[in-house]
Amino acid sequence: MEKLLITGGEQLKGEIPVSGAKNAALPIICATLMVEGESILKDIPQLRDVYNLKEILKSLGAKVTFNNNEMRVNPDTINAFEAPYELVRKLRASYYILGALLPRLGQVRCALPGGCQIGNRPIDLHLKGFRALGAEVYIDHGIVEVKAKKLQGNRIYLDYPSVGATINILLAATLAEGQTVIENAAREPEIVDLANYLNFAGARIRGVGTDVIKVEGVKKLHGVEHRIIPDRIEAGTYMIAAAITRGDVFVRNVLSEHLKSLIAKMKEMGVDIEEEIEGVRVSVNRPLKGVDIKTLPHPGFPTDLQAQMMALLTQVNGPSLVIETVWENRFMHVDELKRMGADIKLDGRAALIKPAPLTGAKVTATDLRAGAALILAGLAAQGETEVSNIYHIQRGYENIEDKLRGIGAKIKRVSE
Ligand SMILES: CC(=O)N[C@H]1[C@@H](OP(=O)(O)OP(=O)(O)OC[C@H]2O[C@@H](n3ccc(=O)[nH]c3=O)[C@H](O)[C@@H]2O)O[C@H](CO)[C@@H](O)[C@@H]1O
Ligand SMILES: C=C(OP(=O)(O)O)C(=O)O
Repeated sequence: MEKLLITGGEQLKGEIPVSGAKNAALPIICATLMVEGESILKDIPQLRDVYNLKEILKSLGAKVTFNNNEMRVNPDTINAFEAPYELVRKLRASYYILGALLPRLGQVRCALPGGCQIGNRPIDLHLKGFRALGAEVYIDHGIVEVKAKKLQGNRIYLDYPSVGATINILLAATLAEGQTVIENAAREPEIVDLANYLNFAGARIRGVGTDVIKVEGVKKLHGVEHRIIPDRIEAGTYMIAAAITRGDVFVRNVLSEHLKSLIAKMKEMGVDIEEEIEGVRVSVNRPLKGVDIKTLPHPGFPTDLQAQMMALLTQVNGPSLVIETVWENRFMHVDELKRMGADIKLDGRAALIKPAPLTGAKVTATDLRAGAALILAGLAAQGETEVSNIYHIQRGYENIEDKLRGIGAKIKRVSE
């Protein structure tokens, strides 16, 4: 088992690059299964989730290569309609093969997926969408089976703007007959990136990025080349790393329009942020103050940055209140931050954070972003922090320790 050792107290300075977005790459890799011929995807991050998804595609019979952040997929040789449980349980996004393969094969089976244990993660809205398009859905012994002789477009209202449900329905609707309208759709930038890929490939999708998505079904798609958008959550994590160490860092390859809510909150705290075309410069030139945060679907404050922001809020002047509205169990980092000296009180979905000095400790990454928060806390803590269970972090951050070392962090990966 590997762990990370961090010696805190270094002010981070310099430039740090951001990789392609995990949560855009994963659905787009699945969408390549819908096209005829080869797709070439650029800026695919080298992550555990991506490697596992690549194996799922290969197990279905697709031809896949992945070198130097470029993935090539040719699905013309697909000869299976069921993804293996052992791989599916390792990542959330594996269930996008349902929406991608249903119109192509008329039948697809997939185990209930894995992903971070941050709450009860139902898929009722995905299934409601498939049924509305005319599919039959069965769940038996933990396997979801979706069948349809023909998919027919429909009007689908999502009770919650679920990212995953919006994506799965969008995928299936792209090759359905007639028009589909998804109302109360999620507006995350990763969905826009997916729709851009599909539209280049011949789909007819309008309205992505708003809460009403309209899809005119097409008969077939063709392989194209596509570059994945930068990972806004990785970028936000490095922006917070700059602030928590009172550093001065240029975070390269950032679309700052994807991070408006984080930038507004960091500015409210007193952090200096300059938005440039290639990225954002983050520096701290005055004492920082506490702020209140409520996580919400995009364009609200992202739940995937809540844990990292909480680490920063332990290191400012004055109290802060964080309310998590998206996931009911996304405060697992709190106990670990407390081991490091943080003063945090939890009440249901609210966390009250008061400033307190952090000291290095042995802590466990309970999920992906909790792990990132512990690295950030370690960078600001006095002494050495040891983060275990780092496989969670490797699901979502490409070369995080090399990148942080590049801006002066004392961090290394060691085997236990
Ligand atoms: C691979 C990926 O992109 N993961 C992201 C995606 O997860 P994911 O797509 O799983 O998140 P959703 O937007 O679907 O879930 C948000 C909320 O909707 C609920 N819900 C969801 C589906 C459903 O059928 N029924 C239902 O009730 C969930 O329990 C949760 O409370 O968006 C989340 C919210 O921004 C992020 O934290 C995850 O990083
Ligand atoms: C929760 C996350 O991922 P997943 O949905 O893949 O578990 C995340 O990226 O923060």
